[in-house]
Amino acid sequence: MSVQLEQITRLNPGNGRPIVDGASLAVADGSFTALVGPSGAGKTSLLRIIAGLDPHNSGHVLIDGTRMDGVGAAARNIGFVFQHYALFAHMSVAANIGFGLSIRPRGSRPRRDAIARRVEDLLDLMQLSGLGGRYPHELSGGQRQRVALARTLATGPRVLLLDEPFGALDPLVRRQIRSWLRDVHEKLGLTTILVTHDRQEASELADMVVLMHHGRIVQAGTPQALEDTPADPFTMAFTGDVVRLDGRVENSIFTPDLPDVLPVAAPVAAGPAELLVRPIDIRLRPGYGQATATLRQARGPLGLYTIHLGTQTLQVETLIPPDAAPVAHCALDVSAGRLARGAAWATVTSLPPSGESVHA
Ligand SMILES: Nc1ncnc2c1ncn2[C@@H]1O[C@H](COP(=O)(O)OP(=O)(O)OP(=O)(O)O)[C@@H](O)[C@H]1O
Repeated sequence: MSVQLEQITRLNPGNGRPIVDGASLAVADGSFTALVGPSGAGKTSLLRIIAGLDPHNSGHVLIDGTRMDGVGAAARNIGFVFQHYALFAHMSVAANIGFGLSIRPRGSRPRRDAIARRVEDLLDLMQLSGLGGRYPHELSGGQRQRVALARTLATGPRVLLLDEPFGALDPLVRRQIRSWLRDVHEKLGLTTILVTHDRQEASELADMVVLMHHGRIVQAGTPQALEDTPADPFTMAFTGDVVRLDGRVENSIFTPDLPDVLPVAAPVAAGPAELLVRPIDIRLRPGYGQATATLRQARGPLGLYTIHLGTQTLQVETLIPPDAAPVAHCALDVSAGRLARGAAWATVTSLPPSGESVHA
């Protein structure tokens, strides 16, 4: 099922400030979306509005093109798993998973053997076969969260909302669950929206990453699009590592304050500015300056360098230039960066080579 948000706003009932602020989004049927952003950005609030668990002040939620105005949570056919999702401690794993089906009203409740079959199928899908008779306290954290997911999926929701469900698990278990989760999503033909703090998790799992900040959706796109063409400095810093360089623009040329960083052409008005560049995009230019770059560790074509620029030191993982490790008397080329100058956010370009070394 597709999920569409039209200008959703929810105000904090206490102080009237927006918790979610004019959020519009189109989530395609069968897609996997990751909702990311700093703490307090409004991610959980947005999920709860989609699920119908919290009200909103204006805008509309549409599921499969139908407005959900006045449609309660139970009628939306949406599954929701939270980080701290409590299983019933006194019930077996199988009883926990089958619970949602067993409490259905008589007319729509499946027969006992049908519930048992459904539970077995889900145990299989969750790679929990043989554990139906155990109790929650006899399971690991990762197994418990898979039971929680199975319990949510038992009633056959088409949209699955996951709010950091694996946040409390150790990184190794999280990585294992990641590939398995995408698999479950595909097999069941779900439309999944996952809140995560883990950048890697978002880009590995999701078709679309949605970045929220101060209740607003700042940018939505493929993981690659957010990394390669961030909409603003906040998005650039949130979606990957960045090196920030202060400097000044004069005559459309940005000159960094640090020595031995090559100036770049910048199509913005004169004044102070900040250049953001991904470390991986920094290039070492031997012979163009007085910086020294010491190779600490090599990993294939990449090297972890300690770079001394005047009194400053940078740790940067970037491409190893041919025949140049360690590199003395070099400059840094940051022409793959982006420039923030007040409200302007511009790409920069290399200046034409002068034919001679700049600082040599
Ligand atoms: N029912 C509520 N009443 C008042 N304020 C609320 C309510 N729910 C959330 N907020 C506030 O709204 C803001 C957004 O909260 P929300 O939990 O949605 O953010 P989040 O992005 O999910 O954060 P985190 O990553 O820490 O879970 C926070 O400042 C929070 O305190």
